[in-house]
Amino acid sequence: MSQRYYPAESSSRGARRPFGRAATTPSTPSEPAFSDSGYGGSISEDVRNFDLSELSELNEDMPMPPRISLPALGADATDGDRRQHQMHVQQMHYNQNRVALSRSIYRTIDTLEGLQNMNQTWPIHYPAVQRTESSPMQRKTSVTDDFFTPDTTGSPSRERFAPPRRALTSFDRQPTRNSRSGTPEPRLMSPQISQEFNILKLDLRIGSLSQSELVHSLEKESIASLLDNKLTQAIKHLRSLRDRIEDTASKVLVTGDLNAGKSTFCNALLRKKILPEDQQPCTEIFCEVLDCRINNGVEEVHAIFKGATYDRMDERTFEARPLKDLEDIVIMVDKYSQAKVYVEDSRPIEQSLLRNGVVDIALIDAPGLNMDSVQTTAVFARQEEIDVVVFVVSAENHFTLSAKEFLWNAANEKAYLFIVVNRFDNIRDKVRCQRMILEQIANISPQTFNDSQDLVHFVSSNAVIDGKDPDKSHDFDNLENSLRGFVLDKRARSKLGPAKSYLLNLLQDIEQLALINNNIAGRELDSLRSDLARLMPKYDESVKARIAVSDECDRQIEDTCNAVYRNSRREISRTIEDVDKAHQIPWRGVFNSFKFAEETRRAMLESITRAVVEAENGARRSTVSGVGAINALGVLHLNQEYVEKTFRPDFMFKKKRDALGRNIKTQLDAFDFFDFDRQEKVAGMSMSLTVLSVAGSRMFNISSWVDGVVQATNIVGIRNAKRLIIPAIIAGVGAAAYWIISDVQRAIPKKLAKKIKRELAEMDYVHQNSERISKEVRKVLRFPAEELRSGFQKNIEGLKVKKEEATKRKGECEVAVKYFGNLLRESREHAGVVRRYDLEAASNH
Ligand SMILES: Nc1nc2c(ncn2[C@@H]2O[C@H](COP(=O)(O)OP(=O)(O)OP(=O)(O)O)[C@@H](O)[C@H]2O)c(=O)[nH]1
Repeated sequence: MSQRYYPAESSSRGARRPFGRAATTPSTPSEPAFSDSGYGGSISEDVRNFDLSELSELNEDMPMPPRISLPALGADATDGDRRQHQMHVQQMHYNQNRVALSRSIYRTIDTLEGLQNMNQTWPIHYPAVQRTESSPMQRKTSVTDDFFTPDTTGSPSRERFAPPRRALTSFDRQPTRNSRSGTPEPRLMSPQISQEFNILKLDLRIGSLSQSELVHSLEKESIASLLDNKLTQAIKHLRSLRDRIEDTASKVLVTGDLNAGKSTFCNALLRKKILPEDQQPCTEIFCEVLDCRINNGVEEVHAIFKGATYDRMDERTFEARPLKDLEDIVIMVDKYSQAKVYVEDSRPIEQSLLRNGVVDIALIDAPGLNMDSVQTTAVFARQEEIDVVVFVVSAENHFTLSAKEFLWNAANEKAYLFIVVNRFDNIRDKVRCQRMILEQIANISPQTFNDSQDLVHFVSSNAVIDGKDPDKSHDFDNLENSLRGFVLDKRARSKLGPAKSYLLNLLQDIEQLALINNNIAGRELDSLRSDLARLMPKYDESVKARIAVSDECDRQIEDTCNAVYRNSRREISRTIEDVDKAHQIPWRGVFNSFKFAEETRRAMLESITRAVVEAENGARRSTVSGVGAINALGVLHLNQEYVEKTFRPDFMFKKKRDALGRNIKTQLDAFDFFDFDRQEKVAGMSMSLTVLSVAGSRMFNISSWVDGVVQATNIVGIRNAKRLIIPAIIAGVGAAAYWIISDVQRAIPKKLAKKIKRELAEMDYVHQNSERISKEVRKVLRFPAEELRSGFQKNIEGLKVKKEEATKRKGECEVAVKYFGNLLRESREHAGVVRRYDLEAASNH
């Protein structure tokens, strides 16, 4: 009857297509109904081909694709028609939600990848947040609060940072597992899901440091890198959620004590003896029963080799064997890890469990629980693909220790738990048995006990296939309907619920990150702008000041050196000029005249040296004040950045003066004792003195002596000459000797001074020394001047670097402000869209 709405073939395909496409895309009969991923045939391709530009439509207040209404049922519709109709409506809503969630997942992955890229260029700030014990959905503000002050502009970037709060999902409003009030939906609040409320929370617990302490002790880059890992994990998780919601299959794990009748129960559900049943425990590996259409319609067993990852297309991973071999396979625990059992369920789709036209159910028959297998089965039950756990317990044995342990764990971890009390036919006092078992269930899983009407069933599985006892079959039909409803009705929430809540929490985290980073980037941008406004004129001023100060230094050096040169020259010249007056050597008679001459010479040179030293001292004083003036300029313009070097004036003029002094080689000679120039002036033109003068001047030269005599004879006549010559000679010699001797004391200083002056003039002594002194001064003054210049240079370069860095950072902040502002808007709006996905509607129809 239901074929009126969904022809058998297209209905199953319709279940795997995004809503709306099934109606527009004609299905091809030859198209494989299932992909290799088991049930496959998902909407993944359609969603992957989804054009991102379509996202704009999600921004509208229309979270779901337009709904298609099914034609109303006629008055002649049977119960079966109505049930089938209801299932199709559920499936339709389920598909709408599934497609919408898939789109949201892709959109969020895109957002996270963008965030990762941003994190590379602008390391994302991570808030040091802690949750309060009392309110796990609220984050506490902490040290980052100071970034946020009341906004007067109203711009999103200046929003006051409110304590981050988690989005209110439909689950948020539910009471906790142990809560007694409100509509209980505790099975959806598994610890794993609630942990995911902190999706982007970094695990920073190291040693005794708290998270907020660590956030501050870690480098921004380290946080960014940790966050990057977290984003990668979130993207990975989103992809697995997407795979999960796109998987149309639902897996039911059937487990329980050894020999409780699990295999018999599975066979009863299939209405076929597929799995081996035995008095002895026999199932030792997990057997998954699937519709054989997945396996191209071939009924067979794929015994998966131990350690291999099953791939239906790769025969190296399994051994294909006929169904009849299953009996042997289930005990070959050393060779096989699992068996995939492909069977034909030829019942009409409203009766079939594996192929019911709405959802594809796979039954997994687990090995019986014992102390060894309880952990393995618990791990298996935790797998994401397991939507429902059916626990089979023997009415005769009740719950063993292993059973209780498993149920305690499963009740905590699994969303849906279904308990089948089997072998009820063997119980005589059925009421007492029911009461006792329900009491035990109340202790083990209060939630299952609360819903025991739907979740706990007392049946006899072995009576179902032969159908001899209609009462027992009826009980089993009830169980089957409950189980089917349980799987189908709750599937939206079991599959889509986690994706929705994960998305909401993730979007909430993204929103918080966007808000915080938008604020921080905005504040940083403001501060950079004011930094730049301060830096620019400071930089220009510094450049100008450097030129002015450099000129000032040059002028200072030049003035000081010129003054030093002039002063030195004046000082030394004056001393040399008066050098003959400088000596104070006492005259100790003609016989000590040589010693007198020597001491006089030394005294004269010493007085010149003293003058040079005096000039140097004057230069030192000028240098000290020059250095002081330059240092003052440095302190004035560079403040702390200018470091004054200690100046030691006594270190100046150490070497060159001595070298120059050694160059004065003034030596004594005989002429230094006589001043003939003066004798000529005093004696006039008298003959005798002339003769004496001539004779005196030539007295050390014999040929000149003879010439002098001949000359004198010519003048006075030979006769007179003969008479006068002797006394004249005697008188002349005497006078000359007397004069010479009496003039030595005066002649020596005069001659020496003259000689020294001449020598110094030849050496250009005055200029040389003045030049040397002023050069030394220039050299000394250049040092602080260079220091000052390099200080300025450093200062300017520092300002330039700061300016460039601030400009670059400003650009980055502008990008960040825009990016996080958009991200904030987008994540809020997207969270609103996701929040409006009404998963409840799918199950309430
Ligand atoms: N009387 C009665 N016997 C049952 C019922 N269900 C199963 N049995 C029998 O119980 C025995 C064990 O059944 P199985 O289905 O092999 O039990 P199992 O839990 O799969 O066993 P293992 O997987 O080996 O632990 C078989 O002989 C079944 O015929 C039932 O409802 N009533």
